[in-house]
Amino acid sequence: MKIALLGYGKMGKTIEKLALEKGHTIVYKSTSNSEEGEFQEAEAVIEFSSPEAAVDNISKALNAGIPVICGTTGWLEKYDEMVNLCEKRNGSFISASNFSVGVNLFFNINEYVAKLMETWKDYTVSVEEIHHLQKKDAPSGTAITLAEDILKHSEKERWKLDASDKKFLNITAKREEDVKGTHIVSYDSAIDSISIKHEAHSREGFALGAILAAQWLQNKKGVFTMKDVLGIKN
Ligand SMILES: NC(=O)c1ccc[n+]([C@@H]2O[C@H](COP(=O)([O-])OP(=O)(O)OC[C@H]3O[C@@H](n4cnc5c(N)ncnc54)[C@H](O)[C@@H]3O)[C@@H](O)[C@H]2O)c1
Ligand SMILES: O=C(O)C1=N[C@H](C(=O)O)CCC1
Repeated sequence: MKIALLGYGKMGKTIEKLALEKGHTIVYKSTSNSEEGEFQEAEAVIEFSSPEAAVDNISKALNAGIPVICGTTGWLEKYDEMVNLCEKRNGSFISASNFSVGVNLFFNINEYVAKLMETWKDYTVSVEEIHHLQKKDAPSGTAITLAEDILKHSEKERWKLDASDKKFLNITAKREEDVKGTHIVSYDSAIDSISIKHEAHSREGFALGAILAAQWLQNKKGVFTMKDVLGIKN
């Protein structure tokens, strides 16, 4: 597969290393705005840039008719716009807050636990995420996905960063040196605590998932999720 990497930072470099090992070719890489047509020969655009850059990059790739795999977080208020553009262009698009297989399994575990805990009102649910010091967005995209899945089975109004009011689902975001990505969902009562945790040991899981998604998306049209790629059912 001929891959264009829009965003060539920690993730772009990890994807490049693993993609080359798997026999793919990197035909283009960028660390700033690209011009229309610059990555035209690519069979897949893998986009891991910044919250400010993602929409422009995705739009350029969809307008160029190239399948897009987007891992950038922090831009989701424009997600529907990108879905509409994909449909208009008859394109191919996958965006995921987290591409690792482990986290996508964790998403299902989280939803299962949320359903189970729905009737046990003595427990208060909360989400904690820990990432490296360079991370631009908070809370993480993964924490937002976890929170939205919990909210489907909760009376809480919505999630909120550092919420003290019980009507909100509290998310705590911590920044520590070199943490690749840790997510903990906790249910606390006066008597005890139950928690589930996912901890990434490296960025390879995210990168392998993005490459897998790019391969899976070849010759498909439409907007898909990582659950489609992995064949995970709710
Ligand atoms: N979905 C996932 O599985 C997953 C996993 C890890 C990181 N991420 C997300 O991916 C994004 C990138 O993470 P990172 O750790 O590689 O960040 P990073 O800061 O190391 O790299 C980002 C790169 O994007 C470049 N960039 C900025 N503007 C650009 C533009 N207009 N076009 C192309 N490149 C541009 C920067 O120069 C930098 O090289 C973040 O939003 C992060 O939250 C998602
Ligand atoms: O390093 C990051 O930045 C990560 N971002 C994603 C998120 O916001 O959830 C996935 C984990 C790593």
